Amino acid sequence: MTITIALPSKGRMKDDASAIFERAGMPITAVGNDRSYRGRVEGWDDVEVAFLSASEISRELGNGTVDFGVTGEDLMREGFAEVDKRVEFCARLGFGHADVVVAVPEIWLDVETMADLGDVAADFRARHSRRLAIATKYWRLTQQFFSSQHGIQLYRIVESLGATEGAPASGSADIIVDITSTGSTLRANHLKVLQDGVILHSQACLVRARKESHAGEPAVQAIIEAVRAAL
Ligand SMILES: Nc1ncnc2c1ncn2[C@@H]1O[C@H](COP(=O)(O)OP(=O)(O)OP(=O)(O)O)[C@@H](O)[C@H]1O
Ligand SMILES: O=P(O)(O)OC[C@H]1O[C@H](OP(=O)(O)OP(=O)(O)O)[C@H](O)[C@@H]1O
Repeated sequence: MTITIALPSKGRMKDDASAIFERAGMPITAVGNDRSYRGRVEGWDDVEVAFLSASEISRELGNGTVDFGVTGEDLMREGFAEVDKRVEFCARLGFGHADVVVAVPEIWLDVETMADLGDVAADFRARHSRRLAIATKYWRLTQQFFSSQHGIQLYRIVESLGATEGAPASGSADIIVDITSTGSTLRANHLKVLQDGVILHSQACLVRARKESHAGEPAVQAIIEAVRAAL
């Protein structure tokens, strides 16, 4: 059986992902030239590498069109409901750290927790004749966190495709849900994270698509063990 591993072709995770495989004794080489989107692993003839973007990798893992992939936990959990039934998170790789957080304007002095925000959301319509608007590209994580975990139902999601942190200042939303790593983008936009507003601590993971064909396949276990040993 040929096993396909999807690795980041660009972006912030690319170099760290290939370094982990190198340390795992699975050096990756591009097939053809450097810009090729296919690779192989020296000494592992049954393994093929597909170079894709981190968001494509999460989609292919969830659909089972690749066997393994390196991508952010946030992208997997946002992309698929009941993601743990579709995939196994085999290892946290120690890079690509980012928190998915709820952030509100710093000048909302009396809003420090999700309970405070729930009170604001409940009063919002009476005060402003509309629902509290949340800018985010993390629809699923936002709905789970607000509605299921915190029982907050009165809000509206405004889809953001970039520069989410600018939405409150520009007036297109009241608050945001986005990722933060150093916190500098939030600070620059005068936003603060709520005390209990961290939805997910994300990092890059080795993820396996759950497939029947993996049962009893020694190479599948060997890949997981090699990567874990490299951490
Ligand atoms: N400071 C950061 N900003 C954005 N993403 C980060 C940051 N730190 C870590 N990450 C993680 O990197 C991943 C996204 O990586 P990247 O932006 O390279 O992928 P992508 O979404 O596929 O790219 P593109 O949007 O260009 O198609 C997510 O899992 C995210 O959590
Ligand atoms: O907490 P910080 O260190 O400031 O990082 C957080 C910011 O970094 C990302 O933007 P970036 O423009 O890097 O990437 P993107 O194109 O994936 O949004 C992310 O969308 C945040 O805006």
